[in-house]
Amino acid sequence: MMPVYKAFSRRFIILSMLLGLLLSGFFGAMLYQKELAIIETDFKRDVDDKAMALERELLANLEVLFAIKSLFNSSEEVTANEFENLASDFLARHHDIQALEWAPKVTGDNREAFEAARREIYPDFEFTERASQGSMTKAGIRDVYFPVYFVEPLKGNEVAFGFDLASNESRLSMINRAIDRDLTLATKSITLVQEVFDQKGFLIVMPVYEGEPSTVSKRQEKLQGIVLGVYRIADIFESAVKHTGATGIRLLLKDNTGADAEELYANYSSDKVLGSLQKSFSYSRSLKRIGGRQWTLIATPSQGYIAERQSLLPFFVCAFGSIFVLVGGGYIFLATEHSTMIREEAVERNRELDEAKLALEELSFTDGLTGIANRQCFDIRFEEEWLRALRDGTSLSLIMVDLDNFRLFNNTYGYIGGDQCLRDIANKLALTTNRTTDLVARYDADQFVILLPNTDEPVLLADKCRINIEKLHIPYQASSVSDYMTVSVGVASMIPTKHRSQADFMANVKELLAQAKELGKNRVGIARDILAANRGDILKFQYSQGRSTE
Ligand SMILES: Nc1nc2c(ncn2[C@@H]2O[C@H](COP(=O)(O)OP(=O)(O)OP(=O)(O)O)[C@@H](O)[C@H]2O)c(=O)[nH]1
Repeated sequence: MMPVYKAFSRRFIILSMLLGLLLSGFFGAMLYQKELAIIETDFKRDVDDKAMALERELLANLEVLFAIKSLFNSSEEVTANEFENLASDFLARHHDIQALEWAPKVTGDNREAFEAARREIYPDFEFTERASQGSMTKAGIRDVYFPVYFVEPLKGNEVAFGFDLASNESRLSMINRAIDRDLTLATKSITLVQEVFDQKGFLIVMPVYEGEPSTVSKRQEKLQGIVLGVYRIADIFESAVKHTGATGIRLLLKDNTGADAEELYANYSSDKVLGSLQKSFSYSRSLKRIGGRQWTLIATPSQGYIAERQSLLPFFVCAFGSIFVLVGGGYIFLATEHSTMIREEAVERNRELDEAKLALEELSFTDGLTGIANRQCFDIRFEEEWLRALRDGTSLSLIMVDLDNFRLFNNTYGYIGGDQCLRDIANKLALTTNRTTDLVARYDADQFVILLPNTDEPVLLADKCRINIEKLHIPYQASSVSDYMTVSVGVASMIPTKHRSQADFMANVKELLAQAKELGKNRVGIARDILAANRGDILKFQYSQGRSTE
């Protein structure tokens, strides 16, 4: 199973990386939005520039009409030459004017005289109107005419020459409105009589009076005629807008005068209009009211317009941020994995070392032949238990077991047989003691020792050991004691005090063992007066004669 710290650090790194990626994306998107906002502002400024250019162009054209009007105001009779000279001068500078015209007010009585005067130069001249089929025809009879009397340039506007503006009802009403109020008025979009393509046009009319009449009736009375500017919307639009920098914008010019909005002109001209139109960026800009008409410019950028102004910064921020997070995170991840691996290896090695140490310790406390505790182990435990008994005032017992005539056994059965005998006896002694605190150790050569902390009846256990060993029935014909291998046992108990030493205690046990040997072997001492003993006395036991204490 994966350790908790490892899973945690992995999760932490992955979460940090995810957070880093999210932040990269967030900052990229934020920059992208910010750029779009800047582009939108720039776009509005570009459109404002175009709208202002259009306004300027219209006002400049209006100025031309005012100049021509001044000519008529300042002169009693303007000749065709004078008109042509002035008008052609303006036209040379204003290429987007289709025509400049003068339409005098002609009463029915004067029609013929007017026609005759123009026929002197233009023999075919007559007042005309548009027939119902669309072709031009001689103007009908009416009280007042507003024929196009002077037109500059004539070339391209021949059809308009002689055209009676009063022949069209709506145009006449617009002209009358201009006359009555002394207004400069623009028509709504019309198809010009001289139009050969499908372009829309408009007229600007400017009444010219004799003097400065201030009432409607006086204006009607003193009216001399109308100065007219004829414009094709596309020409004026292109002329105005083409010099403004930004491209890739779809422009729509609308006339919003009155209730019905009318589309005047749409400009898709730019070759830099790439991709779809970005309608969410659409922007409307109303132009100054000119000639009583309210025009609006509606602009929509193309994808190309926006793309041209977008930088790669948001992309780079997002991409480099992500790369940085992935590379950095990956590096940290690998480094962490590596250090975790090293740490795990170190932990594993320490564990192995601990195990080896434990095994070594076990080995150093184990007797190689019998597998029970060795002398070193016994010495340490004896010291510990002695001190504990001293501290607690409890008893400590020692049983020393020595094989009888083992030298002869070795000589008889060989060392291999002797070794097996030692193993069997060690095993039996270990099985005979039953408390975990008891320690059975090989003390020396054919001697075993049993350490019994806080034990009431060590004599019984000592004799049980002796009996159990004899019951192993390890054959020993040559023994002077029995047909089987036997042991002699020394056993003593004491409650340790500061005035007695472990060495004394051990010496006494050995002494008891030696006495058991002297008395004929295969025997154990029995307690002589254990109950009457004082603390610090070594309790010696009487020795059982024969094979058991019974
Ligand atoms: N097989 C074998 N014999 C050992 C080992 N260690 C010591 N001995 C032998 O054990 C014998 C011990 O003999 P002693 O205790 O001196 O005398 P004993 O013959 O037992 O006589 P008593 O002790 O008086 O009964 C010696 O012959 C040692 O060589 C061992 O690991 N294996």
